[in-house]
Amino acid sequence: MSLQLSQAKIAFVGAGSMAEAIVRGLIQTEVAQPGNIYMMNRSNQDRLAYLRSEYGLNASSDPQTKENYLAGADIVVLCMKPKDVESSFAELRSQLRENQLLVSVIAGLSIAKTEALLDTHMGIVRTMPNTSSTIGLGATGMSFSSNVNETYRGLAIQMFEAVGIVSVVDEDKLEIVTGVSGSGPAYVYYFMEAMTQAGIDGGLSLEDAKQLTLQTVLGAAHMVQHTNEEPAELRRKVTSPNGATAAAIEALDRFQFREGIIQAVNRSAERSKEMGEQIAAASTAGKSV
Ligand SMILES: NC(=O)C1=CN([C@@H]2O[C@H](COP(=O)(O)OP(=O)(O)OC[C@H]3O[C@@H](n4cnc5c(N)ncnc54)[C@H](OP(=O)(O)O)[C@@H]3O)[C@@H](O)[C@H]2O)C=CC1
Ligand SMILES: O=C(O)[C@@H]1CCC=N1
Repeated sequence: MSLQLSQAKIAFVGAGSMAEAIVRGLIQTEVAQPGNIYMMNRSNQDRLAYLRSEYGLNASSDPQTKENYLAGADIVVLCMKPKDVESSFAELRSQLRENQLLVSVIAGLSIAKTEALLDTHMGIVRTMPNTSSTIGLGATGMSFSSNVNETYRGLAIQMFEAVGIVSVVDEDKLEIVTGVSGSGPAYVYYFMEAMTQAGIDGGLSLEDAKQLTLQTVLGAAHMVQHTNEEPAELRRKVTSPNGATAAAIEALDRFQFREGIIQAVNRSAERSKEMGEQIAAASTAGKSV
């Protein structure tokens, strides 16, 4: 019988925000058992203690324990920052097996560079998730190396579908996925910060400004999801001719809101590519990113 996700041992190299977002989602949806999850970091003991007590999973930064975690894993998930790739890959290189599945969430690092840096031919799934995976509302872009078999392909999709939606895309589209949905939550939070601030500046209490902003964003997202209408059409329905919203949209246009968002998405995509290229260059030259 082929491996089931509920039975798979999943080792996370890196125990920061993104690793926790995925793990929390997997545990809350009961797609994975805490006892089958192994989290590793470099040194932060408080973080490991928190993860153990919050989720009941295995967590360590001890070199021998980490080696044991990796040896027993079916799936290894790379969750370190680009700047730490070089040092962590140096340790990992001799500890991975060709029959394990490698999943990477590292922005910008291509499958070919991951293979070259780790000197491996194991199946690699390159992903770009986002932090909303924490509550099962993540949006993940995913690409596979040609040697990922059907079982592992299914497991990787199942793993990220447990924490949200998955779009399988050609690998050269993962940078723009980073711009749209990887970094995307930050644009929405920034928008919410500004809207709340304007409410407070206009005399609302902090609590009212926060609640009204949150419900507005939630309601608008649900409207797009449930009405099947395009955002442009929904916007038109809010915008009475010569009314308050029309005046607000004119102000946004004066500040090039639309162009600003498009620039932001494209800069995130470009920066992601740059980071991937810097990892490869730094690893070749032996210096950190
Ligand atoms: N945050 C996000 O929204 C998203 C992030 N990503 C990608 O996820 C990756 C991780 O980002 P994020 O979770 O935000 O980063 P964090 O800084 O929150 O976490 C990084 C983790 O890596 C650990 N680490 C560093 N070096 C090693 C090592 N040699 N061996 C084992 N663990 C190590 C750190 O341990 P210690 O604390 O002990 O140093 C820490 O636990 C990045 O590559 C990023 O591109 C992708 C999509 C979205
Ligand atoms: O900021 C970053 O580089 C990562 C990738 C997408 C979200 N966070």
